[in-house]
Amino acid sequence: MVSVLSLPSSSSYFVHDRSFSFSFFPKRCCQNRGFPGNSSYCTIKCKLARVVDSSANPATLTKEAHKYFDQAIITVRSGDGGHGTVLSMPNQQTSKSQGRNGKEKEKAKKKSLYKRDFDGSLILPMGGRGGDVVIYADEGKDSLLEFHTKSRYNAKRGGNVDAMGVLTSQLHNGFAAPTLRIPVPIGTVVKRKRGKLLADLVHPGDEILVARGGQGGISLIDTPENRKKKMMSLTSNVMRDESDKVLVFGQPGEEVSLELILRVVADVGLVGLPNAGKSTLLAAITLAKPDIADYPFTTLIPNLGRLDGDPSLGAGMYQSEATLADLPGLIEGAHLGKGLGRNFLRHLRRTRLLVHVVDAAAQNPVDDYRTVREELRMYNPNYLGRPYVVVLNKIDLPEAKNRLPSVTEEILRIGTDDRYPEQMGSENSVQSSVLEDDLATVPSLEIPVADEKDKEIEDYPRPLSVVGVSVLKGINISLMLKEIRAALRKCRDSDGMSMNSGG
Ligand SMILES: Nc1nc2c(ncn2[C@@H]2O[C@H](COP(=O)(O)OP(=O)(O)OP(=O)(O)O)[C@@H](O)[C@H]2O)c(=O)[nH]1
Repeated sequence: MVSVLSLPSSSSYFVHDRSFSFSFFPKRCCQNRGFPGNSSYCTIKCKLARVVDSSANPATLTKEAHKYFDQAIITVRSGDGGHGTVLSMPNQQTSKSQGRNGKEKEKAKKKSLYKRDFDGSLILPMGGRGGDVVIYADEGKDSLLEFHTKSRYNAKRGGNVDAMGVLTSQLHNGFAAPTLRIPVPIGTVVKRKRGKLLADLVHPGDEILVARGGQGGISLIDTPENRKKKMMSLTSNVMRDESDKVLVFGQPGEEVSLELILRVVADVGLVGLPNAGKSTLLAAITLAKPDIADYPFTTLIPNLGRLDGDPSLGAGMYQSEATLADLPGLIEGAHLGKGLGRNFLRHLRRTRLLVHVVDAAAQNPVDDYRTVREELRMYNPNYLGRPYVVVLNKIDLPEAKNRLPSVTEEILRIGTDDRYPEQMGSENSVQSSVLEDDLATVPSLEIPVADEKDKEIEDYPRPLSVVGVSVLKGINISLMLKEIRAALRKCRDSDGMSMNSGG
């Protein structure tokens, strides 16, 4: 960009930024050059330097990972096609004079057997295809942070036809460039930047072709005028006029800007106020090793852990049963962006069961529970329709233990006996709710929430169970696991039912 500034000519100016280039004509110089120099102002032209985007700074990324881990914009470019070439027919005399005895003649004859199509026309080599760009879900990835440090991905171009300008039987196509495969975490939604949804990569290995490589150029035969007629009957690829040369160049690859949005994929979402003990719970029942500390917001990005199968179901069923996600603590106003904001609330969308973790030793555990329910309702009332279990934590502390019966009773009173409206977390409802606010462009996926906004938390179903535990001291862990597994089984049973009834 070029800006024009007017400055008093008597002053001295220092330009510290090396990216500035400017021309400065003092008053006398202006007059010598025939410029209207009677003005006491001179014109400085300077190029403005591009402002460096501090968000791409790796130091900022590490410090504020929670702002960047689940959303990124990248630009990908598929490879250009390799070029074909313009070939001339070899000099027949040379090949005739090659061998004197029969064997050599035979060899020369074989060499002159060019590749031909079924109709006898010559098959000429093509430039290699440019590399495609594919984005795929990889179990080894857990965040989109790396796409903030590297946001541009280019696939390789296809190889050119490697020829010395003469047609021989040994000519090959240019090499096809490999597909550029970009791994992203499971649960990544791929969209065109400010555009339509391309894919929701929910399962390991799910992939989407986001940019197709350019086609390679074709090769042409350059024929001398006197032989043109004969050649025309031989091949359809004979060059006829200058504009055909365009076909020799490979097609350019395509460039697209994409938005990647990560939605954690988990069967169970742990929710609660900061410090309630969610990370401790995750560490107690899975092999996950989340950060645990006695201050709020230790969890900055969701931690995932896998829950082993239910041993009571026999050896066949004793395998990994469900994934749990420990989400950063919610506070009052989280749906408006307070605390770590509303970004985290969207990670609940793929869960089928919620576990409310409440610090039973806190000043008012029932109020804390209500606060979290209210935040969920304000963000997305559908969340209150999901089956849930309440875990009253820290009952190793006397203040929690003493009030356990009364708190349990109070919590069980909040809500109705209705069936869970979300069909106990059916696959379809979870899948569709994943995308609702990102995919405003896909009307069929929108969920009608207008009526839900008028409801209170009392108008939604009660918890499936309330259980008092101490995840730190290992009190009642097996009882809690039993309740979580029973709730998960109910979700699965109703998935089966809804699938059967849906045909
Ligand atoms: N006494 C007692 N302390 C516990 C128990 N469970 C967790 N804590 C303590 O509570 C504090 C907070 O635990 P975390 O697991 O980090 O809590 P969190 O809910 O994940 O917190 P955020 O990351 O802020 O959302 C830690 O000091 C834990 O040791 C428990 O059963 N009893």
